[in-house]
Amino acid sequence: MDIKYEVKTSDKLGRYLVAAKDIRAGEKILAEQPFVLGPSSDTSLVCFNCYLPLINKFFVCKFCAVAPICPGDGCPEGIAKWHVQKECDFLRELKLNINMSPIKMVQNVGSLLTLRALLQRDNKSWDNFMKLETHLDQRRNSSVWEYYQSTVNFISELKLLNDDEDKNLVQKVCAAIDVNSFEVRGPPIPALGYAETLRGVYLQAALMAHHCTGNTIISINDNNALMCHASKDIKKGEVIYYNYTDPLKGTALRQEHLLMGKYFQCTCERCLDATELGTHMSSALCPACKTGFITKSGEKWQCHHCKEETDDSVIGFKVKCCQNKLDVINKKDEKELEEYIRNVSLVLAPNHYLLIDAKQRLAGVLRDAINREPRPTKKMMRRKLNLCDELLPVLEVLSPGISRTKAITMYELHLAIVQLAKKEFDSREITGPKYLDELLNAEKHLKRSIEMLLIEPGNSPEGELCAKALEQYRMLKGTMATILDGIHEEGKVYVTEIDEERLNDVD
Ligand SMILES: C[S@@+](CC[C@H](N)C(=O)[O-])C[C@H]1O[C@@H](n2cnc3c(N)ncnc32)[C@H](O)[C@@H]1O
Repeated sequence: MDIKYEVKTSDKLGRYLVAAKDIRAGEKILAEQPFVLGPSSDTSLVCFNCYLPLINKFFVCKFCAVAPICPGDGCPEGIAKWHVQKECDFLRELKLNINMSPIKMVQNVGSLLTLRALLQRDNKSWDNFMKLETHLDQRRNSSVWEYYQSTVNFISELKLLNDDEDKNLVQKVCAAIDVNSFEVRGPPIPALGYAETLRGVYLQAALMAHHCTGNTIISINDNNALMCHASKDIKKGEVIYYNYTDPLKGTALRQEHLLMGKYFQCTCERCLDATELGTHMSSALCPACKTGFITKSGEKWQCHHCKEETDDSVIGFKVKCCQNKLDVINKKDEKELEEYIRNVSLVLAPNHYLLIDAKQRLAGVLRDAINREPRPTKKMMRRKLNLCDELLPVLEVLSPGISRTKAITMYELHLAIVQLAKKEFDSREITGPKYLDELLNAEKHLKRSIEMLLIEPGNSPEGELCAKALEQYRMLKGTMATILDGIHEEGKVYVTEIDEERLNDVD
């Protein structure tokens, strides 16, 4: 087998993966099935078999008479089923021995994943699961320990564990899940489209260390198999990193997430750089000179331009106000988002994570409006185009190489360019060659987007976008060929205005 990585250990990272050979961007590094998968601890009620939400009513598995499952015709065909024989047998025994009721199980659905993990104690991979980092000592006596006490109590009622088993085993399993699991999209809810978020533990992928820009991209298909690809070239011996956090959050928020959930302080280049690799994602505008960006150092913020210092409390308060405002505005409303961006741009740096968040949402609102309205305006298209143009350089720095968000943004950028150019051409604002020029530009973004989306599983939303992008590409080529024919027929000298090399691409 072609093993691309090896496991190493260090005092700082614990176990981690390094490249056993040179790996190219886009190359698959590993693929695996989950050791255990289930709803998160704060889940609402879901079907034990297929993870669709059970909203108004549910049936009970007719074999064990305990597990809540989909009502009516049962779980839809074609999606993975997870109420396996072993679990069904275990629950049936409980029904017979302690008269376990379905309601008890419903009340403890947040403990299902832990129960599923504990039912795997005879699995050959159990020891590897138990070797995962848990940070149990840091969790002991903390609020999270307290939080999982209800799971400990529930499991002890099931008489699943022997007296001689580690009395903290349940807490340890909860910790192993918290520290090592990946978010998994549940099956799409018919008519609503969105899905529950599940958690899955993948024993090899869990060993990847964290880095805030990472060098891999993870995708999980609807059979819940995980695939890890290199997002950029990785040289033999280099650490294979996965970004545990949201790259579009500022350093303070990413650090808080890592410290609270993964119990370590990240010391990557981005975290150590107050400008966040020059993006100024957490910077504010200097209240003194109003042009420079100020970044935090200790308890003070200093302007990179006029060197003026401002107290942390002053900037902290401003950022909090901007955050609070974003929390309450209607994020589906174009005008409210525009007003927010206008006002907050007077206080924070243009790429501050709050502005990036608002700009991404606005681009989405405009996309929906352009698709929905019979006569979308050029102003809307231009605004969407500018927003994508603004977002891309930031994404390029924060998620170098292959990135899902970048692929989607490039797809949207291409669409805005095509739609705007068509409208301008139809209203004779631009000539045929200029139109062709715009389409060639759009094609460049579309091609790059497709290259990145090709690694996505076909049945995921991103895989579906990839299929749509390929169809767009085919149509774009057709349009470009037609325009070129028109230009040739008119016998105009236009062609000479266009870069010869790019024209060759058209055929
Ligand atoms: C998902 S586990 C990774 C596997 C783990 N190293 C092991 O041996 O089981 C996450 C844990 O690895 C360690 N870790 C990962 N990335 C790190 C980093 N960049 N700096 C410090 N510790 C890190 C932390 O202990 C973290 O809680």
